[in-house]
This record gives sequence, C-alpha cells and structure tokens, in this order.
Amino acid sequence: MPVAAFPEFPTNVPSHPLLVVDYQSIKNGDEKEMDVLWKAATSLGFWYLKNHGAEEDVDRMFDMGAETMNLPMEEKMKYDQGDEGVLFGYKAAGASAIDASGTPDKTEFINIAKDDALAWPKQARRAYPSTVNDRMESTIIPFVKKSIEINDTILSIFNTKLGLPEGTMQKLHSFDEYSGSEARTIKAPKNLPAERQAIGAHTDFGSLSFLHNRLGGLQVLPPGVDEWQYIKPVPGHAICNVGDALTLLSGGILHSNIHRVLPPPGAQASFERWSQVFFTRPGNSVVLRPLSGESSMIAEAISKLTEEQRAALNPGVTSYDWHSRRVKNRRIRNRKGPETWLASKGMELGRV
Ligand SMILES: O=C(O)CCC(=O)C(=O)O
Ligand SMILES: [Fe+2]
Repeated sequence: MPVAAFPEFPTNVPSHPLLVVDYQSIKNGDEKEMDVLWKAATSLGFWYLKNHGAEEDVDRMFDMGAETMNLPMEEKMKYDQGDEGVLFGYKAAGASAIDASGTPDKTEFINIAKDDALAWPKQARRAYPSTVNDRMESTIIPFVKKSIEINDTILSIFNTKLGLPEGTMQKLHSFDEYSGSEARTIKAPKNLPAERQAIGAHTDFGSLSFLHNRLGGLQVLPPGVDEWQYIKPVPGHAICNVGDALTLLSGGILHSNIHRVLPPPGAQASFERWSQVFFTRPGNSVVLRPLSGESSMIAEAISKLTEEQRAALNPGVTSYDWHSRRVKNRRIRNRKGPETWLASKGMELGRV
C-alpha cells in the first residue's frame, strides 16, 4: 500500500526523538555527520538514516511479504523455522513468547538468510516458499546487497571510532562466512487491543538492524527512563539500531537498547502493520567478547566496569550460540516456565 494511504501517526501521542544521520554524508566521510552517528550509537543506540536509497527495494520486499503471508498456512508451515533455534524460514503468529508468562506473540515473519540470497540459485542454509524463490533475483538479492553495503559502511565507521585495526569489523562480518544475517518481513494483524504486545521486549541479537516502518508501534525504553516511548515512522527514513553483538565486542561502548512492538496508535490501528528489517550479524564462529586486546579505547572502557558488568560482556560464546539460544528459548513449544524466558535474554540488563 502506498505510504500516503495510511493515516498519519497521531499528533497527540508522544514519541521519542532520534538523531538523523544522512547516509550519503557518512559514506563520503563527512566528519560532523559521523560524529552524529557515533553519538546516537553510544547513547540510545537508535537513529534515523535518510538518503539510504533503499526505499523502492523495501516496497518490493513488502510485496514479497504479502505474497508469502497470503499462502495457505499448510504451505507456509513447510518452511517453519522450527524449535531448534534456527533463525531462517517462516515463523507463525503465536510461535514465540512475548513475556515470562508465555503470552504468545502476534506477528508472522518470513526470514531469509543473507547466505541464501548470496548463494542463489544454489541453496546455502535452507529452502523457502515459491513466493520467495520467485522474487529472489528481482527483490530479495537487491535488498540484501544494499542493506549489507549500508550496514558495512556504518561498521567501518565504528571500526575507526573504536580505534580498532583497519578491517577488524569487516573480518568479523565477512561476506564469505555463514552468519545469522537475514532479511525479515513482519506482518501484524489490524485491530489488536491497544495494549497487546505484538513483539515482546528484546534487544536485537546481532550487530546492526536496518528497519523500515510505515506505521507506528515500535517503542523503546530509553536508558534511565521508566516509560515506553514510541519511535515515530518518518517517510524515507530508516530506523537503525545497535544489537547485542556490537555491545559485547565494543565492551559496552555501543549500546543495544531494548524495544518492543505494540499495535499502531490511533487511527493507524485499523491497518495491518508491516515492517521490513535487515539484520547484520557477525560470522557464526565469532566469539562475542570485548576486543580489548585490539583497542585501547575498549580496554579502558572495560577497566572502569565492575567484575559483574565485565562478566556480562564476556559470555564466552560464539555469535551462532548467542542467537540460537535466544531464538530457541522464545519458542512457545520449548517453554517450561518463566525460566525459559529468562534463558532467552541478551543485553536487556534486567529492564524487562
Ligand atoms: O517491527 C518493528 O518495528 C520492529 C521489529 C523488531 O524489533 C525485530 O524484528 O527485532
Ligand atoms: Fe528488534
């Protein structure tokens, strides 16, 4: 649906402002703009990104998502992500918990591995519905490649700002190694009760998320604040955020903030809510630990922390273990009790 056809985000609903980063400027090495990015990534960990050039690719991804979600449930379930902690494939609404009591989520996902998009027409990680295969060349590969380029540009700026040896972030997010990087199209039904969480509170598992919202509903709990606040969708602006892997690798300098999804506010609530994300995650074998040996800035940040904080930043697991544990313990079918929800946690820092 064209953006203009949706009612606007209501003017009487407060939202949290985000810094705006101009992608073309950071790509061209504009120091002031890179400072804005750094400020955003080390404070809330969320920012708007304009002039990214992926708008039309995103619209085509929404078409692919609609074609996929319109398939019969039986067909979609042939490509279910399953209960073993696999990210990729279809996730039915209600398959994941949104809280410790095991309340089911309200969103459907189609998750497509970057490894499958890049290996096409070969299969790297798994098979997908025909609606995905049919749009691999026209829609998915262009979106994935553009998203990788954008996130890689941001990662290389963080590499410099963190004082890491050149190419460190690039190596940890190598094009060639299999990873959890993926494109995700999300559908939430219209007319959900106003307070019903569609996606429960979480931090993102990987390094960077490149998110596209047409309607409101995304909320953050900013550091030091007790109330959830909406992030307002702004036409042409992606919402970007830092995930746990970068928090761990940077010794806590980069901030992955918790967020959740509610139904869109006001008149927007009577529309299906679609969102499109690309998640960049480190290579599967990357051990998530502060890169203190590679950066004096990170070493210094770590030296100021308590023993407990330091331990939290050094979970001693690979990127693969980190995201598969988190996905697996959110699956309702794996739930034993509130302890399963706790076992799905990342860097939420006790805030949910
Ligand atoms: O749909 C959104 O706005 C956010 C989705 C999200 O947080 C996620 O998939 O990790
Ligand atoms: Fe998220």
